[in-house]
Amino acid sequence: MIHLSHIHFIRGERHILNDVNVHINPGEHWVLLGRNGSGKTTLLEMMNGYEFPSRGTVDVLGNRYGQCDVREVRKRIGYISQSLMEKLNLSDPVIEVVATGEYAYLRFYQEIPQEVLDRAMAMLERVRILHLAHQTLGSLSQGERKKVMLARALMMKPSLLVLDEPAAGLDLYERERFLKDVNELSKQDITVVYVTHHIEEIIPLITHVAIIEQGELIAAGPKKDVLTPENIRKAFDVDIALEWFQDRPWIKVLD
Ligand SMILES: Nc1ncnc2c1ncn2[C@@H]1O[C@H](COP(=O)(O)OP(=O)(O)OP(=O)(O)O)[C@@H](O)[C@H]1O
Repeated sequence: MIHLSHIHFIRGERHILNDVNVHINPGEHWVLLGRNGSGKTTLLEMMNGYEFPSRGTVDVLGNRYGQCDVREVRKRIGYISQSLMEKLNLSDPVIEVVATGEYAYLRFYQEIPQEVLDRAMAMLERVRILHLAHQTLGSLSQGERKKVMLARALMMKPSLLVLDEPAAGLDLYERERFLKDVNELSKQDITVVYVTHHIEEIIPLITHVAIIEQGELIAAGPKKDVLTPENIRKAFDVDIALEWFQDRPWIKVLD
């Protein structure tokens, strides 16, 4: 499904990624966990073909980057990131913002086909914000905007959904509502790759975790094997105790 093999990413004097290996198989859903600046977004950009490694190979959905048309592969990848959010127009109605996901456009300059609008409405219903369809994007709360992004990404029926810190800036209520919608993706044939700094965002949907620190993988594999206090201390330099509750990890910071 996704194979990042012996990835090095060097810019100037800096070795930003150092021999990173991540192999994501069908049916798995991964979290990439790590501190600010550890290299998580750079890895996502490689999965999307926006960055290329200095050394190593990237295979996504059966295509080796450098030997395929990346734009065709991207049509099968939904991407939710703050930088995409910033490109959307706050004065556009929510229904149009979602409908643009069908073509990966940022805006429509012609009439939107009725069948596309109908699908956009169905996506809004799925994330429980159908009642907001005709409001402008700018009038929505941060949590509602994240749901719009999710509905938009699902429009093109992606095989892979990449989420870069989607819950950043959400309060507890909004975060949990958003995570509930992400968790329901388990009912669909979509592989999820989710980047975060926050261990409590590792919802039951997630099967595997990769922890990255200063461009190197500390651990990667099934979540319960990887999320140990030792690995978390290595990544975040904080001593913690970890408890599983309702298939989610919760941490307590120790003195
Ligand atoms: N094209 C580039 N040229 C130079 N430096 C880069 C480039 N891309 C990333 N970096 C640097 O590599 C490091 C890793 O960046 P990256 O955005 O991948 O980290 P991150 O783990 O996603 O961080 P955060 O959690 O803060 O978003 C950062 O120090 C960043 O400045």
